[in-house]
Amino acid sequence: MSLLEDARKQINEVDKEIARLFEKRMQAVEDVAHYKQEHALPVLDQGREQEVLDRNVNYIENEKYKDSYLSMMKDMMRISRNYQQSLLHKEVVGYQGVEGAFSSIAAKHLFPHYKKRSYTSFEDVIKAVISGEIEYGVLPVENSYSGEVGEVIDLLMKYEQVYIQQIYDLKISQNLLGIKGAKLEDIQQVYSKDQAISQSKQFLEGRGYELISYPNTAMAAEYVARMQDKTKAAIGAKENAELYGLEVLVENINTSMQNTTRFIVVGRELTMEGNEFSVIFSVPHKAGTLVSAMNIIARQGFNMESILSRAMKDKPWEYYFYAAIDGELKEKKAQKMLKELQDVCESVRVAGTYKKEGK
Ligand SMILES: O=C(O)C(=O)C[C@]1(C(=O)O)C=C[C@@H](O)C=C1
Repeated sequence: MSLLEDARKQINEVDKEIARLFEKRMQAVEDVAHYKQEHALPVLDQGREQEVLDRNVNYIENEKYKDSYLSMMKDMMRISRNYQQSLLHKEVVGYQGVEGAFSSIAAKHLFPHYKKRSYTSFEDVIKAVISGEIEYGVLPVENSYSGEVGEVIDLLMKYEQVYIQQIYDLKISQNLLGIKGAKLEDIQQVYSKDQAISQSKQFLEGRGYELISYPNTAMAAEYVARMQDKTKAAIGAKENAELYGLEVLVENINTSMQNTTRFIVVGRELTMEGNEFSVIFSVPHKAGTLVSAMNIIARQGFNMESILSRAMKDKPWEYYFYAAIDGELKEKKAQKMLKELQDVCESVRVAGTYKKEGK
């Protein structure tokens, strides 16, 4: 037996033992998670982690392995924490913004039985999905009026650990909301987010209202509800009326009834089911490279639903592309296409696959 074969045989045996012990450790971790849930304790216990590291590193006899061992143990405890989070926070969905904002409405429609958690930024939502703090994140990617939400697309490029699993189109309807008992003729001041005010321009014109800008529609509704003043109204979704105990004075005051925001649901797994998939790729900064990539997609018979170019944050004047492609990712020709793309692109990643309605 060669030295290599001999060493690999030993590695196989050790790995087998490690796998068995890993499973045993994770079972104990599961018990810890349940205990912590019952006693409302946080998953992270830095003191305990330090104790584990300090004690266990002494079991390593050879000094030169100590650092590597410590980093392996740190990874092991990070995995353990993520696993505990995923057990404790099952059925929690996150969104950016305050309750009542359109992202929270989309989250409610998509996951009626899940607990909802709000985050201050899109990036925080994605990080919470990655860490297992929440199962899914609901994020806006495109609005039929204002176009793509570039920040979210950039985050899909940045964080390769999350995948789009669903898309959802939410029709944005703006309504005039007042306190109980208020009548349309009472209104003098109208509060809302700038976009909602401009979308309702036609309705507002000539009414002489004082228009007051607020960071978002939910906050405007909350303010009007708190003031209990019949002369104040907010522009927002019907869900905001319900949430803050307001009444809908006039329905659908937005000028275009076609205003729709597309949301994505991101999770930790790349599911293979869907009739559309998204690919994020970048090509070398040379003539003809984008054409070669597009030709590969076309040659395999795929239709591109849309393609966006976005600036690379760390490389001035270079771009990456986000393409939505009609078809099933699990098809052989899709896998072939991705393989061929890898040859001409600098980077290629499937951002997810999902079911697109009406196809
Ligand atoms: O002992 C605990 O409290 C655990 O949750 C287990 C564990 C570990 O995997 O060793 C994981 C997370 C904590 O931060 C500390 C230790």
